[in-house]
Amino acid sequence: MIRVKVCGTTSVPDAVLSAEAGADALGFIFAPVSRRRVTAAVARDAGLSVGPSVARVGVFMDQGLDEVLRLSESARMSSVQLHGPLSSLYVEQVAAYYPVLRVLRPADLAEAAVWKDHPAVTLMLDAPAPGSGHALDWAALRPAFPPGAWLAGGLGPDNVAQAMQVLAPAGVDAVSHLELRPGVKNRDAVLRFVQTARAATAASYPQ
Ligand SMILES: O=C(O)c1ccccc1NCC(=O)[C@H](O)[C@H](O)COP(=O)(O)O
Repeated sequence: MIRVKVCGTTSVPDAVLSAEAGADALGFIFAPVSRRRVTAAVARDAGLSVGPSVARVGVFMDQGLDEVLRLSESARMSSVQLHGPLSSLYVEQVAAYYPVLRVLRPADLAEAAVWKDHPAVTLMLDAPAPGSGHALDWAALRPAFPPGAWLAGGLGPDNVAQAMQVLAPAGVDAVSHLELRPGVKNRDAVLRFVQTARAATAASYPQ
């Protein structure tokens, strides 16, 4: 079954909204460049306000190993999402502590082979500018889309079913098209995103 992640969670009410909508994972962005950046304290409170069945994903970009591990620990994250050009050693070191969503841009797809059989690393394909709301060219990506990878980049309630039909990702992730403004969720969009992804699972994937 498809895994659905709602990213850019910045408050307890938005965490509860996404969990009640049926999201499998909530993203908490610690990258300094983000307009949705949260502190460890806010992420911890929001993450702990939902049940343990909902994954709490700490999102990082170009940050040092110590910072990633320290923030993930103090915010009680259950997994870590890594953006940016990173060495394999760095990703391995994080994966020794947390399940990792390693984010690749289409131009970086050669790195996918490195993580093919790694038990703690799952790939996610995303647009070159994370959190920008820009969609990838799914048809162009199809021949090289790694089996078992997740998809992000410009997804929302109105296009997630089509993206799933083209690429059959193992998970989908979104933020921009689920917001009223950066860091504040649009209730209707979150509900429709999760429901549409669930319904599209039945249509796009072999049972
Ligand atoms: O969303 C951000 O502001 C952000 C900034 C820096 C690194 C990662 C960021 N977001 C990570 C995500 O997981 C987003 O959901 C993903 O990039 C898709 O974003 P969107 O295209 O806006 O749906």
